[in-house]
Amino acid sequence: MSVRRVSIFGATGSIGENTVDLLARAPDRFRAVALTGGRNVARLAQQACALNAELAVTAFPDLLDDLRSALEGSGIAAAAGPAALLEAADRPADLILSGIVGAAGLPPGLRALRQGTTLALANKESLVCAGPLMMAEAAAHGARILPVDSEHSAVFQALVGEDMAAVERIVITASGGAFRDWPLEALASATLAEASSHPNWDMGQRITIDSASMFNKALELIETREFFGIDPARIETIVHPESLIHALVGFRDGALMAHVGPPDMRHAIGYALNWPDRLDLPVARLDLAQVGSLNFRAPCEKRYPALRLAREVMAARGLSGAVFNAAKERALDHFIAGRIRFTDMSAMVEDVLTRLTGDSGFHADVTLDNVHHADQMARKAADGWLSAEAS
Ligand SMILES: NC(=O)C1=CN([C@@H]2O[C@H](COP(=O)(O)OP(=O)(O)OC[C@H]3O[C@@H](n4cnc5c(N)ncnc54)[C@H](OP(=O)(O)O)[C@@H]3O)[C@@H](O)[C@H]2O)C=CC1
Ligand SMILES: CC(=O)[C@@H](O)[C@H](O)COP(=O)(O)O
Ligand SMILES: [Mn+2]
Repeated sequence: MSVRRVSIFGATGSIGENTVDLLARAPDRFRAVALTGGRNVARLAQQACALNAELAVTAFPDLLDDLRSALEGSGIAAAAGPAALLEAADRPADLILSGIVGAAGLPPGLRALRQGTTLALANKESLVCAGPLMMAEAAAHGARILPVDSEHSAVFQALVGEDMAAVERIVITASGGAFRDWPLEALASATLAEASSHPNWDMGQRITIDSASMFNKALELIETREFFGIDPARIETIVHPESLIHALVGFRDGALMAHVGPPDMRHAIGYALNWPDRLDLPVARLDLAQVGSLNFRAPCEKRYPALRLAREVMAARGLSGAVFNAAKERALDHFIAGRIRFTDMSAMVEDVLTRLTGDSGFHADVTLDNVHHADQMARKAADGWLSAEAS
């Protein structure tokens, strides 16, 4: 089997650590090219040394000296800043796995596609902000995007050998998050610590809080539309508290194909790393007798207003995804900083969407510049909501 040259963007995060683990377990299969991270340069240097990578890059220029010191004597090159991230994406690789969090993942992901490199994408925000652009660039440069988000990997696997024309619906599951059984009136006083604890998955803090508010599922509805090109009316979400079924695909003959497995991202990451092969992965095997039963319930619209907002965004198209994502990122910043309540996040995002929908730029083409502009406008509008509430 040939060796695969792999770069990991966002190596120091939860997705990144799982990817590093898989590469470290299979040195005959994978060769690390570039690893990138953010502020945790000590960990980035350790990972780069452990995998004997060619290059380590931090997104933050002020940390270049720290990264250089941590890599001293290793022979591994160090670089920093947004331009260095793009250069890392230019470096020849068979696959780039992107586990960067947020809209910051868009420019390097797009650059990878423009090089014709296969992009294994956990960074769902880039598809939400710029799905049409990402898909068009992939097609123009003969690059492939492989889904890493667990639901989208599940759908992708259920579609192997199938014709999209035979697909009636796609159902993505949702754990329901930390507050799925809380009384509705208690949500406003949910604390950061409570929101940062996921019932089933071990993930970064931001996506964990987004699971509690279902902004994560909202992003995933849009991600599904962009990735599989399916009419939003055919995309459903269902609360499945066990997180063992990740997604289901319904076909025109009534068959419903489910992807089932334990909540361990190394499955979806490993599937993308090895695609189209299936190789051994260190994930637990399900004991169905032990599982016993699986539960499902319809998502409550009052508990999860983010789902309704995602439907509105899918109907509006254009730059609405970029606005939605940026407003959500800013709302999350404010919640994490203790400036707003848990339930204020959806109110803030809805207000930004309502205010910017009337803006003429909202319906402009989905180019990188326009997405960046819409993103900045939305962040400013979100901050404006906060100032208005405070006064
Ligand atoms: N965690 C999971 O299991 C899943 C995650 N995803 C998606 O994958 C992505 C990553 O999630 P997760 O791993 O949980 O996130 P983490 O917060 O754990 O990791 C984020 C990574 O991005 C880096 N980073 C932060 N800011 C920037 C920036 N401005 N520019 C470049 N890099 C940056 C971080 O660096 P540092 O830490 O060094 O500052 C870190 O390496 C998200 O899009 C998420 O929605 C999807 C499915 C499952
Ligand atoms: C593992 C993964 O793909 C996450 O996006 C997961 O879906 C989060 O769980 P929720 O179903 O609670 O959003
Ligand atoms: Mn997911």
